[in-house]
Amino acid sequence: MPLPKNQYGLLTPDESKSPVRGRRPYSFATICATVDNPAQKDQHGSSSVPIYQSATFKGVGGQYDYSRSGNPTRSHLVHHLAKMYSARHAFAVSSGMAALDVITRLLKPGDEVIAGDDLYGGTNRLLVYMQKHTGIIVHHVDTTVAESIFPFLSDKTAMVLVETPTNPLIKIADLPGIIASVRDKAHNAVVIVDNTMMSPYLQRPLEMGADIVYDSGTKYLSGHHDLMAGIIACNRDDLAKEIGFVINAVGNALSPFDSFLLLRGTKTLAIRMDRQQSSAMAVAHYLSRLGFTVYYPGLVDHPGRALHESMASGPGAVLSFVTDDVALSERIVGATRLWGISVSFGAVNSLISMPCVMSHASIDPKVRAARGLPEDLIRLCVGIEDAQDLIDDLEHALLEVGAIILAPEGSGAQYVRAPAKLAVPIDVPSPIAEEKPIPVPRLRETREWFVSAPGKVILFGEHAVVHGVTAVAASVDLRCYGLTSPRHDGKLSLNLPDVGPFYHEWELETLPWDAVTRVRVGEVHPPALDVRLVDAIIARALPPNLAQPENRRVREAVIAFLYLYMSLQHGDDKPSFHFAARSALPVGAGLGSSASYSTCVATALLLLHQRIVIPPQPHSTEATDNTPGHAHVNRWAYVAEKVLHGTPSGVDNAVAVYGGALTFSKGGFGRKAGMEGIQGFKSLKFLLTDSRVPRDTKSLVAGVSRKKEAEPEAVDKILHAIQTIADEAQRALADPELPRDKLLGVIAALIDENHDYLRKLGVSHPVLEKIRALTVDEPFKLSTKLTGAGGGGCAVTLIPDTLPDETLEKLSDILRAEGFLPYTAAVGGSGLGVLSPYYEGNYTPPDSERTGELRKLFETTEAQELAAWAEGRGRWLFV
Ligand SMILES: Nc1ncnc2c1ncn2[C@@H]1O[C@H](COP(=O)(O)OP(=O)(O)OP(=O)(O)O)[C@@H](O)[C@H]1O
Ligand SMILES: C[C@@](O)(CCO)CC(=O)[O-]
Repeated sequence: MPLPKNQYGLLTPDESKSPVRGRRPYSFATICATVDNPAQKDQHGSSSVPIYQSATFKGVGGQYDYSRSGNPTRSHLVHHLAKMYSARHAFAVSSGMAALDVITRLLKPGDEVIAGDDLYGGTNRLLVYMQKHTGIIVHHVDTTVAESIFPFLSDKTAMVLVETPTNPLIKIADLPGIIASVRDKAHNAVVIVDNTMMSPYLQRPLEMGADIVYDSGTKYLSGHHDLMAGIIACNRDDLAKEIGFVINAVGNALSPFDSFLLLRGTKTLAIRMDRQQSSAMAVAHYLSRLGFTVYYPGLVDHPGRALHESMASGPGAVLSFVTDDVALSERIVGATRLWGISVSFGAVNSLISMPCVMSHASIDPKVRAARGLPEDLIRLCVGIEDAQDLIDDLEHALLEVGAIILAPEGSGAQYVRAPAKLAVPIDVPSPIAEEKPIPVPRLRETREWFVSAPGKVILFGEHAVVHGVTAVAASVDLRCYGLTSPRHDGKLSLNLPDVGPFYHEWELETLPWDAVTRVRVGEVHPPALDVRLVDAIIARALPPNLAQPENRRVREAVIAFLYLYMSLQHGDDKPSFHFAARSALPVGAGLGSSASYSTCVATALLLLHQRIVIPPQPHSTEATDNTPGHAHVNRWAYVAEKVLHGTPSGVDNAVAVYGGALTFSKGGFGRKAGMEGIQGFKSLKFLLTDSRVPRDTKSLVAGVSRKKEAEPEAVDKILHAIQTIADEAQRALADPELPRDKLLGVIAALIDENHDYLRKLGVSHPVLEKIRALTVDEPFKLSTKLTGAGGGGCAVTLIPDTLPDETLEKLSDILRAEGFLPYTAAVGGSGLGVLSPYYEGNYTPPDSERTGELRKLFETTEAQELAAWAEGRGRWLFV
């Protein structure tokens, strides 16, 4: 018999006493927010229920004697919960599983239990244990198909355990239907409902006739993931008596402090749930529009939607979706930043998880498969953050791992789900014959493009970052520049004065096109380099003199350029143009010259192949439409870095593209893949000292990998230690309370420590030790470490604010006298820049008499003058 709603709700003023009109009963949100127990008034009238943090109570015959049996804070809580659940009795225990444990103690050997087949993993684990140890019999059925329980209903059935919506497949069970058939066919059975997914705000099964409802209070009721609790609610006095007995006997009632916290959480349940639910709806629509199969009862195509709406007042805030690829799902989960990877749900923070490897891992994989639980399922538990931020973060992750791609032009959508074959790394290039480039009608690009990108200084985590440790890095105000000039003779030419001299022209048709696997518009480059193309470029496109070892720098720069040019080519047009790169950065010195070169090449080629556009923004110097474009550039700069570096971590190109200061991780050491901006970095002052000892990053990185293979334990220890250093640095930089002198002290100490570990990794060099020794000496007492790949290259010294200019000058003189090249560098400036093509006079009009003028000046200006000269060319759009 359904009970009237809110039987135990707040008293509503008596209609007859109202001079005007009667008042309607208070709604749920009001009940949540109003903790009021007329039978238990506080002696001081406190507005918040106090914590009676006492195990015992004095006196004889009082209401309380021992907190296991009763506690005033807990009494307030359960009184409040009873109102929320429309229940005569409510109990609070130490966790949701403790609640189920209490309930299952009502069972006797031989009793039969019917339970759902898409249950929370912990519920399943307890039932398996009980089957073994207490002799109960469990039948798992699909409770979302009401008829499936009929064959198992009999007088031996003691319990029917239902969850709706199910977790994580979000299937819907017909509670009133199940209750009616249990009443009809299993007279001794009680119907138990796990209501955690909905909370009493959205669904109150006791009102539908269920016997017992339990809830993990850890989830929505508490809402903040700062406590564990389980709630049991029922109307039957006999059941309540037994439940109360068990709780007292086993001693798992909720502690006073947790009762207080939970009571506090319940007050905001309605408002939290409203927000979480509306954001969940937005996320579900977003994923569904992209083409993913989404499980959420708020979507019109959810098969159980009407049934759910008949029982509950909202779809909740948990949804799941599949990608059809376990590895891809894992990458998506790892690539989000705002969504915390965690089991559980219901908190104000959004969470993402893969149930099969997390919350449901305790279910045997075979059983999971038999129950139709997809291994690639991703569960999203939506919190109260801004919905658009959540969607943006998800979108970044989906793009980053290649789960979505740019939608075809004219489709009206920005992105669509990537075809299945794109979602897996393609190691074997597909045969040319299968290539069907999308013909994109376009005019030939005849503009000159002038682009630039900064170098970087790594403060913590170089080398270790390649193996998954977090790096802390920032841009430096030394840049690489790239200029494209149109040609009309079917040729491609390249000029690299700073690593050459090198100039070469190719007849476009003679490039090894038969070896290329083009990356179509909207697709992403597979994780591995196309070795066939690299080999073909080396064998058939490089001028013979580049084979000589002393031309290594040029050779790699040319291969990277041709590799990108050919992979990006699409449609019928092969743009004919000249490209020149200039560096104001020392090349091969650890300041990320390869990443800034890669970024310039990627940007220029993406513009020429018309894969990114610079929208007209006459009043802004910020390239506001930068997010997808810059992510695109970053991905291709990373491809070029792979040609130059072998196995780059991606930190250098990330800094070159996005600029500023950031932490970067590929994922590992308990940290998620991704990057995060650091605010406080820009105020730090550094001295960079170029040792002028040349080295190359590729072989140094390879050396560390060899060491890791040879001495895995020792290197692993070092990597862990460097991760701790990066974490401490990140914490210190983000701490607004930390006084400036303390911050500099922490950073200085971490610099020394990090250098020590780099030395142990074998990437220091006597010149770097010498620079360190000179800077640490009296009167300087400064902290210095190698930066970048080491083995020569640059050292970075932290300059405290208090160091007088004369002292710094003195140090610079000493370093210069030793043959080193010191310079102070501003850090944290702009990333990728493009000279705006939209300003009159800034730009060479195509094929005008000025053509060639810019190119000539660009290629001949002195490296030290480049920055000022480039600045004077017009208005730069920066990230
Ligand atoms: N201006 C440029 N023109 C052509 N190629 C360049 C230019 N700048 C850098 N490169 C390419 O990048 C390579 C330098 O990369 P390397 O990784 O060894 O040094 P780095 O990037 O300066 O240092 P680190 O990677 O330690 O920060 C050069 O060998 C060359 O192939
Ligand atoms: C040595 C290294 O960590 C930094 C090079 O600037 C390599 C990389 O991260 O790719």
